[in-house]
Amino acid sequence: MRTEILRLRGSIDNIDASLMYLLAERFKCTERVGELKAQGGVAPADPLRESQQIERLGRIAAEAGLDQRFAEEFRSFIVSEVVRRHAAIAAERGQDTVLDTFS
Ligand SMILES: C=C(O[C@@H]1C=C(C(=O)O)C=C[C@H]1O)C(=O)O
Repeated sequence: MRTEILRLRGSIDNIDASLMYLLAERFKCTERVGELKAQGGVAPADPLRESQQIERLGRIAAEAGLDQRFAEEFRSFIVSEVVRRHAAIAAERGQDTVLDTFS
């Protein structure tokens, strides 16, 4: 039992590290999207894009055997932080007037 748990923990640690690297890469991309949106006067959140993501990730979660409610909460947690950052970038640049969403 002990040996198997220790072996599994080794894999869990590798998976956690991968998640951190993936999230860091994702935030690098979204940070740049935030700068481009602020430059263009585009709204921080994009509800149409998000509804497409919800649909797509819900399908992928079901296929992968991942709880769909959990998948959506996880997506929403990350995207909320992205949208908060986009609003902060726009505010830092004095870009308070929003023209439209990107989609
Ligand atoms: C990154 C964007 O901005 C927001 C964040 C999203 C995300 O983290 O995937 C998706 C849509 C937007 O609400 C974008 O518009 O692409």
